[in-house]
Amino acid sequence: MPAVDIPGSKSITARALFLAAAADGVTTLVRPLRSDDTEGFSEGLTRLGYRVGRTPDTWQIDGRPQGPARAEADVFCRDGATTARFLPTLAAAGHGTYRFDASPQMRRRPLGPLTRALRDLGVDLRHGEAEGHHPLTVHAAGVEGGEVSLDAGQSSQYLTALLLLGPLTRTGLRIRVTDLVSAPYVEITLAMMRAFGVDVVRDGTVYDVPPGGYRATTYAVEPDASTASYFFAAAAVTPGREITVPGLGADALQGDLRFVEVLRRMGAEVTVAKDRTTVRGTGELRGLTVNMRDISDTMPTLAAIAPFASGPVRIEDVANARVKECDRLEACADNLRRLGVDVLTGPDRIEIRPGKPAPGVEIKSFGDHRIVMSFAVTALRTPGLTYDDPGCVRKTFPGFHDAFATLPTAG
Ligand SMILES: O=C(O)C1=C[C@@H](OP(=O)(O)O)[C@@H](O)[C@H](O)C1
Ligand SMILES: C=C(OP(=O)(O)O)C(=O)O
Repeated sequence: MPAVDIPGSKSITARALFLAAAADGVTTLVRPLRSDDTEGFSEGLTRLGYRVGRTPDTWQIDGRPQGPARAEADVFCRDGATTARFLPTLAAAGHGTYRFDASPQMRRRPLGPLTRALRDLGVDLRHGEAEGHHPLTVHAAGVEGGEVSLDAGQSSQYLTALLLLGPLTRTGLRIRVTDLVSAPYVEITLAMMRAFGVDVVRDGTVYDVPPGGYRATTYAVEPDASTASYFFAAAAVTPGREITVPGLGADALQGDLRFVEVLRRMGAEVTVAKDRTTVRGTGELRGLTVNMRDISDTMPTLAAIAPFASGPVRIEDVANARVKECDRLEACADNLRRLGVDVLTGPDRIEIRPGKPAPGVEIKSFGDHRIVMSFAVTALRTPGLTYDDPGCVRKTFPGFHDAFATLPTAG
């Protein structure tokens, strides 16, 4: 049973860093993700004055329930939306002046609903250029708490940021959510808050977060389920190839593991055990219509293998894929067209027709790690594909190309 070692989850590492920084005591993270996004998060914490000690396999964070040690700091959030949305929220609970900026693409990505909610809670937060975008400055003086309404229809990260903030407020938070995308990421947040000692009470779309802070702990980070999607897809497009990912099974926190259910519907053989998942290519890959609102990070993975399906692949309800590292609907369509594949996009959907991708094409990355990693799966059955920026995988998996070059062969 050929096993693939997948690096830690970006989402879990980012949350764990926030929780550890805010907790009372010293937290040890076991097997955190080491990539540009999480290095950026950790660097941001250091700039704010938190102590992050590192060995290759563990990170140790000295928690500061009172907030950042520095009274003033400049933080560059790179290209990571978790960093760009969670760190200003963490800083708001402290006391000082904290300036945040980010990459050109992260400056374009929205965060207005989050910054509006923070202002509604009394936080003095000012945008440096465009309203609702980086750069921004937080003049922090702690957060009292109270009730706030939030539209998380473009990003669940707004809700995660406010949930994480809740226990750091003086009286707790009640968050009324009017719309929500990527809902399984909120489940990760709630489960991890529980691991750090906080129980959120949810009644439909209303979340009650108690005050009282977090407790430090030792936390083991799961392998990244979005990263695993490229390896599962690689099995699904190759008859007889079997790939097992240990550490991601029925108990996993990450919704993106549900991508294997899409592969199962298409014809792959899928086994989800308690602590591992196996996908085996059967030679059959059917077209389908699938709603990916909950798991849109795996939309490019599916789009990239869709030409090999025996019928059309229709991916629906993924409007927010347009506000990620690039406009992923158009980036997938552009590359599929370069490969000579028939594709249509709508405001929130993409439809791909079966076809044999042309060899020798250069894939345009649009600066997006997921575009490169997704079309690496297409390349398994399409000779001579190259990338204009193969290195952009560093955002979540710097070692991707080496790992993918040593995939288990069909057995
Ligand atoms: O909370 C998180 O860790 C994430 C939530 C999702 O974003 P949206 O909620 O913006 O869709 C996902 O795409 C992103 O990669 C990570
Ligand atoms: C959308 C992504 O990242 P983020 O929103 O955290 O920058 C991603 O990793 O696919």
